[in-house]
Amino acid sequence: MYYRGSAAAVIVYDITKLESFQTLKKWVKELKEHGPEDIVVAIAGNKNDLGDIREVPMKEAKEFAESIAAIFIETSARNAVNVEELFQKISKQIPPLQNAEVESNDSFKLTRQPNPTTRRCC
Ligand SMILES: Nc1nc2c(ncn2[C@@H]2O[C@H](COP(=O)(O)OP(=O)(O)OP(=O)(O)O)[C@@H](O)[C@H]2O)c(=O)[nH]1
Repeated sequence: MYYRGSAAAVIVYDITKLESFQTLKKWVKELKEHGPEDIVVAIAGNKNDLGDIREVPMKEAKEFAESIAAIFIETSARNAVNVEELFQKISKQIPPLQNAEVESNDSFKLTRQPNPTTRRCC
């Protein structure tokens, strides 16, 4: 997981694999211990089109997410269900950058190069 300087992290588990949910908890611990303090965490229970072979109850996952103040949503990457909603929820929680942050964000403005024909020789 690469999270240095990240504003948000999406941790995905497979609702049909309990083991993936246990692994997710380890990633959450790692993030809380070493990640940015104000990072927005989103938990996505993927493959919710496979509800008939579900191993992770939605209630359990939702309660866990609430306990760590994370966004929670079940998705289906296969059926494109709730994927956009996931990113919308995240974008609503990321605070807008202050002007000072924008300027000191290792970024630079792209400006037009001076027209070479206007350059004068000394
Ligand atoms: N039914 C269903 N299958 C999915 C969904 N998302 C991914 N898959 C399938 O799950 C398999 C693994 O998908 P990957 O994108 O490789 O995910 P991964 O986390 O790298 O792999 P796994 O740990 O094996 O799940 C592929 O066969 C995908 O088609 C989903 O929402 N629903």
